[in-house]
Amino acid sequence: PSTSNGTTPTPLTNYLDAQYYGEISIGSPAQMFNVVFDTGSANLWVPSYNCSPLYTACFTHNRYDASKSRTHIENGTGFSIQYASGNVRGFLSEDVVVVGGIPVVQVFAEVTALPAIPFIFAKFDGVLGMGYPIVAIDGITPVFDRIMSQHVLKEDVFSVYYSKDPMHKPGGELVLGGTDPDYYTGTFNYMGTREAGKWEVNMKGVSVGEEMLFCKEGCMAVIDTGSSYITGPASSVAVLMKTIGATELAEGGYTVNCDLVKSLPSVTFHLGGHEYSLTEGDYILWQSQFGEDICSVTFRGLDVPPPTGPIWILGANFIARYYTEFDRRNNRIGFATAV
Ligand SMILES: COCCCC[C@@](O)(c1ccccc1-c1ccccc1)[C@@H]1CCCN(C(=O)[C@H]2C[C@@H](N)[C@@H](O)C2)C1
Repeated sequence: PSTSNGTTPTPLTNYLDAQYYGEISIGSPAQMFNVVFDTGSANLWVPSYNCSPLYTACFTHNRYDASKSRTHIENGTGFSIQYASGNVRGFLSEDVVVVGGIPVVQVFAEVTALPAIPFIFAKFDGVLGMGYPIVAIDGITPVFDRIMSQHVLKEDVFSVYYSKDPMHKPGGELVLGGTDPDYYTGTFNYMGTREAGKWEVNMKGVSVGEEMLFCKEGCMAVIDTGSSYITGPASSVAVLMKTIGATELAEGGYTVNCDLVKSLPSVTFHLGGHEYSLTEGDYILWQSQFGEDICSVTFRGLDVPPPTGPIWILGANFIARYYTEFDRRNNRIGFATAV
């Protein structure tokens, strides 16, 4: 449905509640790509047609072919971006990118080195960073900034809906320029971003059940649409897992006995004077594998070194419960209860 503010919402696909991505096009004629809209980074990259055959992950994804686009503009500057999983390298190109029906001439990276781990597991092709310009590699103006400077949006905001029920609803939706009342109830509660330039807010504490256990003196929380789960300082998450009776798996994940799930406490994040609770339905991923039920906990320990850390990262499982509006005009984030 096209909204009144001149943009069309981008439907998102939900893969196992762990990967949410939507379609954009690059080039003329349009070359289609699935990208994660990631508030934790600010660059756009897709695999390149010139990706070295050494990188299997390039060949299981859509690749941008500059020679097939009549609006391609040569650049060639080197590019490398670092994620928690390792880095991704390539070179810069410029072309027409269409997001939510809005065309922009955009500098982006053609990736020629895409590590098999974790990208062979990616159902999407690339990443479209929705972060602030200050975090953009090579000082490239991010896509959303280019869209804002066209003055086509009713408001300089974007909103994200992540569904947990893809059987009955789309996997999610990105709206540029507003919000979609179909996917939230009640009003938005807003909080200022801690420093203009990052989608992060001050958090006043994290409680389990009725007891405030973590971040008692306050800490930082990043609202990150590009993270699947919630991460917190490893020591805090370890205590949290012990409190709910979870056991740690080899690769850092946690599971609980499925019989105990219904009695698990809620975990509450105190943000901007309001409490945002997750119940076991929000933070337990119940999967049946080979006839047996595995109940994994969608919290992970992650120690981000100072000065950025220690920090909590609220990812897809939080956003699935709280519809999120990212407001660049007022440097604030708004939450409403998702439906
Ligand atoms: C909601 O959809 C989430 C998409 C999945 C993200 C992810 O789970 C993933 C899984 C499989 C294959 C590739 C990637 C992936 C890897 C890098 C970039 C984008 C996606 C990431 C795994 C590594 C840690 N992590 C981040 O650092 C993320 C943190 C975030 N801000 C990004 O910048 C990188 C999340």
